[in-house]
Amino acid sequence: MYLIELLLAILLVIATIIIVRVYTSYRKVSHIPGGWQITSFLFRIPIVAEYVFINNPRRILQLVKEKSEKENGNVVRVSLMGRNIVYINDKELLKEVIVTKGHNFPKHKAPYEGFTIFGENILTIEDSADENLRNHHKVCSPAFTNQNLEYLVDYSSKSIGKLFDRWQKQTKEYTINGKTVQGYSPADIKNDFSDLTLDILGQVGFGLDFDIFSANEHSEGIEFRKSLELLFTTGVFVKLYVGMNPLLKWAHPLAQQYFGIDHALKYVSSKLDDMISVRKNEIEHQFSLSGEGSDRRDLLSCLIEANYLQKGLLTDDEVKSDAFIFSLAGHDTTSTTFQWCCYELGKRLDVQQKVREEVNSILKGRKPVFDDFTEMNYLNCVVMETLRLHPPVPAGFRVAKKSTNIGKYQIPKGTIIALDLANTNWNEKHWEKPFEFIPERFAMNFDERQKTESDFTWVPFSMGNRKCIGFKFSRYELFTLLSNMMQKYEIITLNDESNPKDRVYEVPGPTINPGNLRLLFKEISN
Ligand code: HEM
Repeated sequence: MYLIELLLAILLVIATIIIVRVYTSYRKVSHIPGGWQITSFLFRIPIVAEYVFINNPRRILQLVKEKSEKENGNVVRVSLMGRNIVYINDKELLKEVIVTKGHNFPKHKAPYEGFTIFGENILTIEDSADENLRNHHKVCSPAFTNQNLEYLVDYSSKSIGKLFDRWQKQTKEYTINGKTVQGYSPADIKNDFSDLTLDILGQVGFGLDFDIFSANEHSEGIEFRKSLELLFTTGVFVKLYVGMNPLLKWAHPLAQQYFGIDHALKYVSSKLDDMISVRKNEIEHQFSLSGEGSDRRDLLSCLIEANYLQKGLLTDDEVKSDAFIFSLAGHDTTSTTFQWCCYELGKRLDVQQKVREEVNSILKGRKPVFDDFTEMNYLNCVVMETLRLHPPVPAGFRVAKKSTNIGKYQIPKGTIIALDLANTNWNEKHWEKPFEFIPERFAMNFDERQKTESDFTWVPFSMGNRKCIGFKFSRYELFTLLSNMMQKYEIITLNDESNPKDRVYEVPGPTINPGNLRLLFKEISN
């Protein structure tokens, strides 16, 4: 009996401490409109909730409408267990957090820590003024020169050609609006596009053939790719939920073993070590012979070469971690965007026809090349509108290093700031009819569009000195994939969205994918 009373007393003390902690934390930000934890499923579990920041932007939008609309709707607070996140979706406030008062808002460690599988890297360094971040940028930036983008454009055309070959073998007859057409409807478009961007990543990222479109099931490329995929998905989540959770940390090695992450980690790590060492030797040899670098144009070789030229600013481990981040950040985002783009074009055949006419008038049947990018005005408007309406990365996270005013609100030290990229892209103050797909809202002129890309209203790649380093890479990749697609297939979205059961929906996750998407790729007869 005495024991039960003692236990109850202990529980009461713990509950009181938690309540006091939560209340004290909430009091500091109660002047900011908002509400309690609103995200779904796992996120309601208190221990887990603290470490989860992958939010559903539609839920945030709902909260903005409910709680913050009369206050202008620029800022909304979400209070977790003892922590507060303030979401901002307005261009002026974003500028304050990212630029003018950026020194007070380093990246918030927790949500990025899952990406430190191979150690700290360009994405995860917190302080933007950190000398080390500058070193990462100096070494990584040369991987995104025009020469490399030319290589990307050429290879992306080859890669989508391989996907088309695969589809062609499975071409069938379909009946659309009473007419019989030849085409292909993938069972899971996510898989097909993921194969496509991974194939491009293998070659352009690592100079490796991942053998995705060949029948060789047991090649080295396949093993490397499968291990990478495991690390991208399960590996990141296990690190985030188990490895970083103070209560579950002890189980991290077990979880890694259980999911095969330790094996994948060792494999990718030793493969990257080998590649780095071989290429370093190659580059040193080449320089000693000719004073010039190697002909390899993949991102990894470019990183190694830039690091060699800059006298080893980064360690081999840092180069390895950056290469891993490029592959992680650069493949799912682009594949997701391409899915959304096809979805929108498949619903709007008039828009699609306009893109096709532009592509045909510029390319006249040939493959796209690097220089075509700036000529393809309408195609680029379509890509920009896709990224505005369906930003694959909905938010970035910062933390207030000290108490700072943002707009009219005082943000206490320790508050997490979410750069609400999705809701900035959907902000009615920035965009008319923000939830409609209207590519014409972007200027048909390259320079004018560039102005929009830098005015903080269109932010799918974030902004400032932590803006996505791969933004040009993905834009050139998407331009190449789409112009090839327009020459070969007409896209038809098969979902009947008047039927709620057949609607395409957003699947929240590290990137926001379309769920239940059914597309038909109808062959264009010449
Ligand atoms: C449609 C495609 C893409 C989108 C929408 C996208 C979006 C973003 C966003 C929003 C950020 C900022 C994240 C934050 O602050 O938390 C970011 C950062 C980053 N992205 Fe991308 N990305 C894309 C493609 C790529 C590609 C192709 C690469 C590399 C090949 C890449 C590499 C990176 C890296 C290294 C960072 C960290 C930069 C830093 O913190 O300084 N991304 N990306």
